[in-house]
Amino acid sequence: MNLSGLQHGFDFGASQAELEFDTQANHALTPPVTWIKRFLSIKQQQLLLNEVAHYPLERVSIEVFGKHHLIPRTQAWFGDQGCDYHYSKLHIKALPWPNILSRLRQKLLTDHQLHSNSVLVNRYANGHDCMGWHSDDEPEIVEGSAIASVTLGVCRDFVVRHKKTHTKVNFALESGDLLIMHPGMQQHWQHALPKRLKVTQPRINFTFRHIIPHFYG
Ligand SMILES: O=C(O)CCC(=O)C(=O)O
Ligand SMILES: [Fe+2]
Repeated sequence: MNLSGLQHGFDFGASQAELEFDTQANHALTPPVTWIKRFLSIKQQQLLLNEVAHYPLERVSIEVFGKHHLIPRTQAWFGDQGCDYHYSKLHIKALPWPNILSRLRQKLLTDHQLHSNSVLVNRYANGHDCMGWHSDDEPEIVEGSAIASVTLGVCRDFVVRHKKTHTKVNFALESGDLLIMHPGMQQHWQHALPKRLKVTQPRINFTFRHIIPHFYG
């Protein structure tokens, strides 16, 4: 597909509704996140969706307790040179930034001072696809950095729970929303994307991360 004619239309406007949550790292009731609804305009969402259609999304196999399982979603990893992805014994080389995705990375930096050098793209084909409870607390993630999550497609519940108090908060993320997970979030909270069996439409999520290049040599 030729995107060149569309690129000029990718004007990034200011975001609208901004919901601030408590950004204190160790607060047990409110997770340290900022939810920015409609961060991307309809046009920006469409450009990104068109580009995603060309991503080499894969359903990789991971090893859990010695058994191999296919993940219940497809994914792709993009990043700067040396910003490879390590996940359950997998070493996935960073693919070079596609055009629209690199513009989105730049918008996160310009609008919200969010530095990133890599992004995990997850595609959930329908409500049977999901992601289990976890924190994004890999050692290669730069200490004190935020993780920026951008969503496209159908609305799905993104649930967070405090590791000690088990306080749960639900975010019904919609197409175009940005959820910034601030420092402290991965240390004190977990998150998940539960199954929603009535959902028949796809959802795509991008988590922009700032990692230490060549961490594993
Ligand atoms: O799809 C989502 O909203 C969550 C993705 C996620 O947690 C991750 O990529 O680590
Ligand atoms: Fe995550």
